[in-house]
Amino acid sequence: MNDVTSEPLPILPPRERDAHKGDFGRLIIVGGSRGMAGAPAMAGLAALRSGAGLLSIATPVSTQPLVAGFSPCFMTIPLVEDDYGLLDYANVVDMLAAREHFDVWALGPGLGQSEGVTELVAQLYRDVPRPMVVDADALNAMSHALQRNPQALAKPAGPRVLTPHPGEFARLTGVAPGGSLAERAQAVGELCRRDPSGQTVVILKGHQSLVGDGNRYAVNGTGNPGMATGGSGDCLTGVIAGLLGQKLSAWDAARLGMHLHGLAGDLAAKELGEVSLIASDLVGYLPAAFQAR
Ligand SMILES: NC(=O)C1=CN([C@@H]2O[C@H](COP(=O)(O)OP(=O)(O)OC[C@H]3O[C@@H](n4cnc5c(N)ncnc54)[C@H](O)[C@@H]3O)[C@@H](O)[C@H]2O)[C@@H](O)CC1
Ligand SMILES: Nc1ncnc2c1ncn2[C@@H]1O[C@H](COP(=O)(O)OP(=O)(O)O)[C@@H](O)[C@H]1O
Ligand SMILES: [Mg+2]
Repeated sequence: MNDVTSEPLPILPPRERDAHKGDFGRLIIVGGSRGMAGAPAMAGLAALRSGAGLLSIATPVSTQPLVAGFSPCFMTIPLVEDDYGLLDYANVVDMLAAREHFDVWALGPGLGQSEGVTELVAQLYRDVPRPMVVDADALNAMSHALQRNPQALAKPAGPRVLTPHPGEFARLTGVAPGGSLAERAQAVGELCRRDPSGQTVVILKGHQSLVGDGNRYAVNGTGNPGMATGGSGDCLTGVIAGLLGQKLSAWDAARLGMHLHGLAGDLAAKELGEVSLIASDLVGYLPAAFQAR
């Protein structure tokens, strides 16, 4: 199977002297819940370090101040929550009203699981006409949505990049973790083809992460087991969203995002001299990973 670099990786164009932040994407991350404020924050830091122009994080009211505290660059949007700090149905209308305002959406990091989350995610997935990264609890929400409506992944209003780890992939597809590269590629292709409009790209994460779009496949050659730590996947979500904001296609943003994310992990491991690292180290090495090698 080809490496993600077999097909030339996209090069981000030089920035015009008169560039402004609107040129590099207005991103929104929908994530966070009580006890999981870090996930959307790590995704947000990774998105900004990947070049995003503007970033808002929509998160339940009780989590909003915690998320905002991670970076002065974060703008935050409060979401109505239920008694457990999880999203309420009430958010669906407001968030759908925002569907034209943001250039790129990323759903799921730390979002938690509830009826309100499933309802919100399923409608945003279907109706937002912009590129969207779907990760973590948004993938779990789509697993629940598929039980009610087997067409929940079909014909979204815009390009989708799904980023399941093997556990989330198993919930979405029933395909257990493990299997050969070819078996995993086949299962990824089948998941992509649940969307006959051909707008869905899937990254199956872990050792030998692979990306597919239903016709093409590629395996990622960067990364290391030091990245097997909470928050690494949240970072990848932010990197891909940041690249989508700079007008890369879903396929190219996925390939370049995987490559750079793993490269940052390799730089961090090398610098720290140890395989195990924490996700905040990984975020710190993203700018270095973006330097032309
Ligand atoms: N600091 C934070 O706020 C963090 C929040 N997180 C959030 O926590 C929520 C739950 O996500 P988690 O992924 O932690 O929990 P999940 O329960 O969704 O997945 C963990 C399970 O998936 C399976 N799995 C994962 N990777 C695998 C692999 N490579 N091979 C085989 N099995 C594998 C294992 O059974 C593992 O126990 C998400 O919303 C996520 O964004 C996590 O990202 C961790 C950090
Ligand atoms: N052994 C490994 N080798 C290379 N990359 C890994 C390894 N383990 C995990 N990763 C990477 O780290 C990230 C883990 O994602 P995920 O499990 O969603 O983390 P979290 O949800 O805790 O942020 C993925 O991008 C995965 O490819
Ligand atoms: Mg994850």
